[in-house]
Amino acid sequence: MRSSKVIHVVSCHAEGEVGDVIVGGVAPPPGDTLWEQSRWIAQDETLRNFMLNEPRGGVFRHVNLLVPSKDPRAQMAWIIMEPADTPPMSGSNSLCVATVLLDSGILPMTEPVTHLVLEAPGGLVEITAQCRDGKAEKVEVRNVASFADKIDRWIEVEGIGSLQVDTAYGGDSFVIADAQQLGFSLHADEAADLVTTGLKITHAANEQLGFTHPLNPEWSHISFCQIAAPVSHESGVATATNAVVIRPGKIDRSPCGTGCSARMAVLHEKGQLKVGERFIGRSIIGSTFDCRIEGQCDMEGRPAIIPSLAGRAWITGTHQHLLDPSDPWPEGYQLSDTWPRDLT
Ligand SMILES: O=C(O)[C@H]1NCC[C@@H]1O
Repeated sequence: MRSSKVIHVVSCHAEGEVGDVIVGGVAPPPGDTLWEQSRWIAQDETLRNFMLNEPRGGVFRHVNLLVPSKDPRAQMAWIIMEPADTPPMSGSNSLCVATVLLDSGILPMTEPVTHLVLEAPGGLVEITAQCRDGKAEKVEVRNVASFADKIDRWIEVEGIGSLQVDTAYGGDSFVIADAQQLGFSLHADEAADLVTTGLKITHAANEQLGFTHPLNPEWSHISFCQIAAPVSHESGVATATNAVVIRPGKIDRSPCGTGCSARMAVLHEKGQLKVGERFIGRSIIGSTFDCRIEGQCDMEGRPAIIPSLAGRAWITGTHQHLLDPSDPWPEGYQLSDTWPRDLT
């Protein structure tokens, strides 16, 4: 056996969504800030292609690269690689990273509760992990500032017609559409149709509404479409199922932490969820994130919230990815039979 690289991975999923973690074998990329380092990974593409493309990856996969933190308040930083983007923040991936850091002993675990500060490219997040017998059983993430952008706006969507949507940021950027209006009940057997519809809505929202983060103009597109069921109340707690469509074409198996944060920002803006109130997000496979509006802040003159999300993650294995120097596809390949063509 021979290899020109050895990338050590602890594989993980959070409430159903894969979030593998590179724990060794990759040097930190250049950049003065974590955001700059994440832009380097996005533009260079070598690591993204090696890890995400076939034959090592697939469109279902997200990969997180651990790097030393730039901010002295954080114990560790990480760069998130998703199939279409290298985003500022991710809920399910932050749960996987915190779980791998604690369960594999990279950072010390204190039972029954471990507190961490982690640095995502989009900002610091505070972790509170409930730990027992060497396992982080439930992880809460205090997310970056989240805000509603455009409320109750009409867009024209190919094959659908006029559709009323909201846009919001919850660590990543969303267009949020009503599942009932679109005729979806958000059952797992609708997954393929949800993807087709969600990609069209994301495409239309990017063309007709757009998005630019007020503090980071480099994040200037809408990443995801969240097809969201109306809020109901279970034992007095606001609850809603969602299907978040991830480009180039898959559904988040988790309830999507950045999506729940964006939804809470919209609900807060509409006066339907107050500071201190809980929101339970449910995914298409029935997994849940227990979320809350922790506080309010100001985002360049517009109201924003500080959301939290809590869920569970499990390590599924370890892997060492190798590259034989004679392999003619060092960056792998994507084919549209399993890797949909991106409409946006
Ligand atoms: O939980 C989240 O925020 C994410 N899950 C996969 C795509 C999003 O980043």
